Amino acid sequence: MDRPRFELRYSGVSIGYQGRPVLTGVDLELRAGRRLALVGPNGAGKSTLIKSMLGLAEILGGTASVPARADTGYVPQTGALDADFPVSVRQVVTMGRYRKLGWWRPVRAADRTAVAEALDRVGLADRARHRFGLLSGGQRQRVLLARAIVAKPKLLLLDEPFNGVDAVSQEAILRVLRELSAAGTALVLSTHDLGVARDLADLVCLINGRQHAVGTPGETLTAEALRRTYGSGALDLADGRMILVEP
Ligand SMILES: Nc1ncnc2c1ncn2[C@@H]1O[C@H](COP(=O)(O)OP(=O)(O)OP(=O)(O)O)[C@@H](O)[C@H]1O
Repeated sequence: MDRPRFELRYSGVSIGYQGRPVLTGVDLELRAGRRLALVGPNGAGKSTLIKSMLGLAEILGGTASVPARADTGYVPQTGALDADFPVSVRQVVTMGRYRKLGWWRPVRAADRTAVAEALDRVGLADRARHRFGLLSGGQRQRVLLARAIVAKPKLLLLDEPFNGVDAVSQEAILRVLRELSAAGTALVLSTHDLGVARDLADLVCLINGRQHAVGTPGETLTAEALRRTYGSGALDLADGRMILVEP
């Protein structure tokens, strides 16, 4: 039997919580191997859009097709996992195997191999026995990336993956994301960093309560579209460049 094709498609979608919309007018289509950046100010609805792809925020209108949860990896915002929790790096990454395979069965050799490969991929093979909470913020983020990719997802969601991450970890994460994308994994990441959006994404969605624009970085990361999305948070510099100032 043919495997179902990858599909991520939103058409006129409203998303919210307890029946109340916080993001409207979302029209998106993402193919296998493509990289989508969600850009917008604080409270714009970036996390909400990502959560809707996990079934954690309500689709209140329109139509949305998303891959199965078992085919979706998720890197939450840093801080979403309690750093004091006494678990090893290897245990955190092993958790990523259970969604696909079920928590009731024992860890097998194939799981151990996959965990070792995922840690190697993010450059932390030598930290497997270390306590997760004692790593640096950037290293923790790389462990969470390993946890998200250890079950080989078709879609990888990353919520502000570079927040509080040093340059070395950012480069390591970007390298892994490019490799995954080249191998066919679709990526969705939220970011405040227009440079990251421009360099990594092939599709950018500007949102702030509603979708303001979607298209290539060249089509969307324009002064006019950013001004529309960010309002007074977008400041023109005298030399023609623009900076974004969060309230
Ligand atoms: N669980 C929830 N229940 C009700 N409202 C929520 C919930 N989570 C988020 N919101 C609201 O939805 C809106 C969008 O929030 P969201 O976290 O998606 O924005 P964001 O663009 O990711 O912001 P940031 O850049 O600050 O992370 C905000 O007004 C927020 O208060």
